[in-house]
Amino acid sequence: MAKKRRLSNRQDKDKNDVGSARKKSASTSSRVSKSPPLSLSPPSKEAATITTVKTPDGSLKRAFTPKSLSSLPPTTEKILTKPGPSSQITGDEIVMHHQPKHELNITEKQRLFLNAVTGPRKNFGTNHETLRIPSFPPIDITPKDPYPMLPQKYVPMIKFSTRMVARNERIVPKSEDSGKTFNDEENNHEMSDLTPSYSSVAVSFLKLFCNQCNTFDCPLHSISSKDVAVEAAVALEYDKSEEALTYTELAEMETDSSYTLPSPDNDSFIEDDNFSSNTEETATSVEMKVILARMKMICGDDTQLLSAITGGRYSSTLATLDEEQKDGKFITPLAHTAFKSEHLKQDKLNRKRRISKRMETLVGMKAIERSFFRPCSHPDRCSRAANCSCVAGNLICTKQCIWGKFGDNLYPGCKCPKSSCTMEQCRCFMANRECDPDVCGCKCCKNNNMTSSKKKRQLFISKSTVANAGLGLFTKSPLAKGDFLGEYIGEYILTRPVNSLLGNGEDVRAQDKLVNEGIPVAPIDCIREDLHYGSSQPKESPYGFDMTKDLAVDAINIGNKVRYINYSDNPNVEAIHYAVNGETRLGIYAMCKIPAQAELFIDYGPKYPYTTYGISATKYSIQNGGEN
Ligand SMILES: C[S@@+](CC[C@H](N)C(=O)[O-])C[C@H]1O[C@@H](n2cnc3c(N)ncnc32)[C@H](O)[C@@H]1O
Repeated sequence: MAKKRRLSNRQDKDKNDVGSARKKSASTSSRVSKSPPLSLSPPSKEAATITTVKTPDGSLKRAFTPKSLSSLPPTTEKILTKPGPSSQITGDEIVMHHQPKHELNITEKQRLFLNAVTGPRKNFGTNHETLRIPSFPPIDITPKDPYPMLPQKYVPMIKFSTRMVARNERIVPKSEDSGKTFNDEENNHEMSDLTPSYSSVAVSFLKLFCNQCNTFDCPLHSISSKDVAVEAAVALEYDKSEEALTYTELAEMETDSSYTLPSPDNDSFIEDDNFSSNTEETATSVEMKVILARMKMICGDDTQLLSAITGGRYSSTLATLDEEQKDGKFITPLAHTAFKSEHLKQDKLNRKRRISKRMETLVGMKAIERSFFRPCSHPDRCSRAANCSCVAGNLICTKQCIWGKFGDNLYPGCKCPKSSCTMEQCRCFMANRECDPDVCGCKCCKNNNMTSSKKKRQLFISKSTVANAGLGLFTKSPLAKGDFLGEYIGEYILTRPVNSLLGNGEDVRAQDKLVNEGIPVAPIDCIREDLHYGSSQPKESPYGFDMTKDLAVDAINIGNKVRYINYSDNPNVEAIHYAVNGETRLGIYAMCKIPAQAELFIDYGPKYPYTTYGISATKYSIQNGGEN
């Protein structure tokens, strides 16, 4: 009986051991995973050792540590890692029990990030982690090209893109002697040989984005002149340009009559030493100078170490600090508030003066004297030497130019008080430029007829009061002098060879250049070159106006009500060219008080001998003509 009781006691004890181990296992597992353990019985004592681990709440718990993987129960997923020194297999998971000393082996930030990515149940950073490791086939990620070829499934799309170019018949195969052309239908099966790489497609995609209209495939500006690499280089420079002027600062500029007028045609425009961009950084913030001073104190005279820490930058600041230390000045944040050195201030002032003087020359230029504007794109600061197309074309850079507000040739905008942008003191108004809220600091501006959506004048079309003149345009309400009536819109026509648009002497169209480089470009030639460019005898339109030296607008096919304004040598409205965001646009304005229901007349210009009604495309030339 006693023997039986002893036996049952031992059985009870064994049962309790197993039961408590199961309980512990279940409680630990339920904390980290809801999936039930697959093994119904714990591994034998030979296959595993039981260790004590500390849980986050500080209590001690026991866990199995298997001696060999082969003795473990089968799992549903392939386990690729070896279990840690204290771990437990629960079905398809390994529950890792970290030793207390590894409890905080990742930062709180990392833990939050991992929890956000994997879900909070994973509980990263505590002493329990659940590793769920699916088995993936090995992936070859060795880069063969910085931009690998597109997967095969995209190839048809690229073929389509190259055929689009082929329709224009302007593409030349890279290899002349290959005898292949994109037009050859027979060679289509060999197209994949000519499939452009991902990088070239990406470049053409970016090139097609018009940064003036902020649209793809813009019909007016053709391809973007921005270069991706240049943009990246300039973005780096932005970070360094602590001394760069803000638009508001530029708007506050004062003119200095002692300064000689710079011009792109003389050397004074080319960067002088004072303004050359310095690749070395100068610390301007107090905090940075204090950090550098401390670094100097730590590194002493070890310039190599200092250079390694700062990456070779700030050497001029460090040299200045050196001088300060020699003078026995104690470097404190307070001392550094007075550190704004005179030469930095002088640099900024000189730059302001220089831009101000350039403004005087350029803002006064008539729209018709300007060239076709394309935002400039070059890695160095705007100058003739840097091949800036704006400087070369005698234009002022805009916010779309690659140097943006850090440009040295930037239009600074105005800073007029409330509602005074339609008066003489507004530099934008005087220069026939519409104010741009991104650039100007003016308040309640009214100098934005073409860009604002404010209510336009009510105009109507009716039979002209002039005999045989067809239809004419009339006003419903009385008009005051200077009232804006509408914009003259139509198709844009290039009035002289387009290579002039590049502004840097290149004799190839930018779009052709891309095509010659083998970069696919969609046909976006919507500018009506056929009307002028290339034809010995320029065609003419009675609905045309010159916009710039290179560009005309023609409303013969497309336009608005304004196209119905008839001619008179005693006009009551006029067309004024306005620079709007770098582009030239044409606005129609009242020249005097005009009563309601009156017909509107404009002077077409001296080149328009007037006879009888009968529109013919060759009868009237475009105002002022092109080069031809
Ligand atoms: C810009 S359109 C003006 C709208 C035009 N009346 C219509 O009905 O479409 C210019 C053309 O109008 C006609 N036109 C304009 N002013 C005229 C005038 N004072 N006398 C006769 N014809 C005129 C000419 O035929 C000219 O080519």
